[in-house]
Amino acid sequence: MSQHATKKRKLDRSTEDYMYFDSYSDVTIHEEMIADTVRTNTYRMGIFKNSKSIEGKVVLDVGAGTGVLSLFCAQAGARKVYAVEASSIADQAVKIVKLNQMEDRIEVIKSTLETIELAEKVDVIVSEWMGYALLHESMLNSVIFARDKWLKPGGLILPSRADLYIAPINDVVVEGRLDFWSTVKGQYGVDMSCMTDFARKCIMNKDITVNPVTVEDVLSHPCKFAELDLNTVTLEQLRDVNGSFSCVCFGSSSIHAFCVWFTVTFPAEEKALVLSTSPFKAETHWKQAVLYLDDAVDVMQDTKVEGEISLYPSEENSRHICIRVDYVIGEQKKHSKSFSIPDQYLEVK
Ligand SMILES: C[S@@+](CC[C@H](N)C(=O)[O-])C[C@H]1O[C@@H](n2cnc3c(N)ncnc32)[C@H](O)[C@@H]1O
Repeated sequence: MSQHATKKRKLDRSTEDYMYFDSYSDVTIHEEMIADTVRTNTYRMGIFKNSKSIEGKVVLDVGAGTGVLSLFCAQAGARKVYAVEASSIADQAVKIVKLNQMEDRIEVIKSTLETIELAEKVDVIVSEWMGYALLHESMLNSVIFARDKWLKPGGLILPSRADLYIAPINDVVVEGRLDFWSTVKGQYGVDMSCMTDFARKCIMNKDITVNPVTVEDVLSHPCKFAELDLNTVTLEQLRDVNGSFSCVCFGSSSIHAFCVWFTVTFPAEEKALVLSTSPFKAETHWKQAVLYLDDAVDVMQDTKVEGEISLYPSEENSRHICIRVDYVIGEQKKHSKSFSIPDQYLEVK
C-alpha cells in the first residue's frame, strides 16, 4: 500500500456520537437553521396550527438546539416543555429561554435523549431531525426512541410523516466542466481534450453531493418512492428505506444524475402543512441530494427511467447515509451504483 493510501475504519458508537454532537456545538449550523425561513416558519406554523393539542399539555423537544421549537410550543400554550439537547449549544438554549421569560415552563436538559429520566410521560413530541436526503445523521432513531418510551398513547408527533422523492436531472454546470477541456486548445494552443474522461471520473463519482437543483434541471415529474409514518415507523425499517420509481422524461436532454429530496408533514385540522425541500419549491438549507451517474445518458421525450432506490446507514459510521440506485434508462441495460456522504474523519492514514 502506498504511503498516501487511505482506508476506512468502523467508528465505535461513542466516537460517532462525540463527532456528531460536536458538530452542533458551533454557532454556524444553528445560524444556518434559524436563518432558513422556510424551515423555521413552517415549524412555527405547524406548531401553532396544532395549538389545541398543545395548550396546557406537556411537550418533549427532541434535540432542542437553541430551543427555538420549545419556545414556539410554549408560545402555543404548552404547560411544560422538556428541551433535550446533548451538545453544548444547550447552554445557549438556557440563556434564550431566560431572555424570553419562559424558564417556568421550559426545562432545558443537557443530555442525550436516550439517557434522560423525565418525571412524566408527554402529550406531544416535537423534533427537527431531518438530515441531507432525509436520513443522514440517523436522528430519527432518537425520535422513535422518545416516542416508544415517553409519548402517551395517542400522543402527537410533529411533524408526523415524511416522504422521499427522486427525479432524473440534467446538470449544466457539470456539462460545462466536462466540455471545458475541449476548449483549452482554442485558448492556449494545447490540446487537453483527453482530460474529459478524467474529469468525468472525478466529478461523477460515488459521493452524495448536496447541491441546489433548479426547476429547469429536473427532467421528469417527481416520483415518490417511500413514506414514513412517524407514529408507527420502527428502527428496523430505518435500516433500509427503499422503494421503486418510474419516471417519464419531458424532452430531449442528457441525464447526469438523480436528485433525491424529501417533505415532512404537520397534521392540521383543515389542511396539513408541508415542509418541502423540492427543487420546485423555495430553497432550504437541505438543498437536494445529487447522485451522479458514471456517464451522461441522452434521453428524448417519453424515455422511461425506472429502478429501485435504497437508503441505509453506512457501515463505517451509522449516522452517515448511503444510497444505492439500480436503474434502467430507456433501452439501456440495468445499472447499479452506490453512493455515500464523503467524510474526511472516516479516513485513517
Ligand atoms: C437539526 S438540529 C435542530 C435544532 C433545533 N431543534 C432547531 O430546530 O433549530 C438537531 C439537534 O438535535 C440534537 N440532538 C440530536 N440527537 C440528539 C439526542 N439523541 N439527544 C439529544 N440531542 C440530540 C443535536 O445536537 C442538534 O442540536
